[in-house]
Amino acid sequence: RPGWDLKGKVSDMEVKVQNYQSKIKLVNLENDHLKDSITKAQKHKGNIRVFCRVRPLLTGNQSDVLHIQLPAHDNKALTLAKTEESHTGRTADTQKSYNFSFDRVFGPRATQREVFEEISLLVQSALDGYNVCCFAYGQTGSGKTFTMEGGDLEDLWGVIPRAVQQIFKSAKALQEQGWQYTFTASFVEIYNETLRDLLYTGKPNKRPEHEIRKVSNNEITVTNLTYQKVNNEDEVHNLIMLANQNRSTARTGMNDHSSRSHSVFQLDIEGQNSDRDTKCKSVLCLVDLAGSERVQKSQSQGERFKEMTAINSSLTNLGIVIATLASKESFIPYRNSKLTYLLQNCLGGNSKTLMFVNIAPEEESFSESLNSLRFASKVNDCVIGTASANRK
Ligand SMILES: Nc1ncnc2c1ncn2[C@@H]1O[C@H](COP(=O)(O)OP(=O)(O)OP(=O)(O)O)[C@@H](O)[C@H]1O
Repeated sequence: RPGWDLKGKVSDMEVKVQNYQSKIKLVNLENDHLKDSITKAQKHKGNIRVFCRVRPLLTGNQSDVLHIQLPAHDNKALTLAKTEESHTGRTADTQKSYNFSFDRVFGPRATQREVFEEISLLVQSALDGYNVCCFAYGQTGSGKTFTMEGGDLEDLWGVIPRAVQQIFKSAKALQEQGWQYTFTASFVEIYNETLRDLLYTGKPNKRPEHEIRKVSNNEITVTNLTYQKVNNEDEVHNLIMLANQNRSTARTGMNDHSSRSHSVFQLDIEGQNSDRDTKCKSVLCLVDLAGSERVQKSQSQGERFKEMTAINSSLTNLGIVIATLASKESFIPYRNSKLTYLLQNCLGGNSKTLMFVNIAPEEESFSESLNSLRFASKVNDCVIGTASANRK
């Protein structure tokens, strides 16, 4: 029966067409996904990226934070708003708003895992030979240490333990492709423009002095510093615990436990792939900066005043170095502060840099938050070359 046969053939063909159509859909979807990943990866190249994180209120209701507005459908924007009373009483109060936008804004409910997910690609690129630097900037108590180090429970781990975990996991996976890595950790504190070895285990009165030295174009070293070879995550965690015991903290009028120093955790990574005759070398630098608040506010005197001045000056220098890099000037004033001198390989055009600007949600922190966001905006405007991997 030719009619039946024809009908059968047509419906077979229709099924085939449908199958092809759904395959095309799938391929298109995969293509889009791929394009997305490529764009994301490209965005990772070169430029300094800035993420803002708003700490939750430590007591009370989060909805009380009226002066910080985070638009529901835009995770890159943040507005600080303030009602200014009329001085004369003759005009109405005015509402002042300050709008900011960053590569990403995390609200008070963002978890440590969500935050790390956004930077894991960056951390990963350290294994590919890119120098990577991530630092946290903000006033005392705004959540820098929480962001970088976090709590003891795994859910509360901050950037440093998560980055270390990821690095060792990925290095293990890359072994299958012939890669062998060696890791060397160091942890240094800059306090009043003086370096202290946070991995020092000798007698307290025998602490050596340290100098920063530029060994080659791409290598900075600190004299007498402990450079500890590490083979796994646990060994690094033990070093971090030792560093925490060693870290100096001081009392100020604002926060009893505030850290008055910058702490720089550094993991030197060297990779070798004998199958492909390739080598790579990089540095992963994770920095918890000292509080950025201005001197007058913390009722500081004497030693405290000296500390605050040193902190302010090194943070200002950090801003100047980033701006000078962005304006492509030939002379970059790295040596103006110990912090920028130490970090110079991670801040230059050959590396990937991420800055967290941490914000406290209390209304009395309004002007410090505004200051921090303005500093971060300037950094965000800087476009510093394209990163390139240190591979041979
Ligand atoms: N996202 C967060 N979720 C819950 N608690 C947080 C968060 N961020 C910060 N905290 C808590 O807020 C307090 C202050 O945070 P943290 O110590 O990290 O501030 P800091 O900016 O490092 O201050 P300092 O300059 O003194 O080192 C801590 O008790 C911390 O556990």
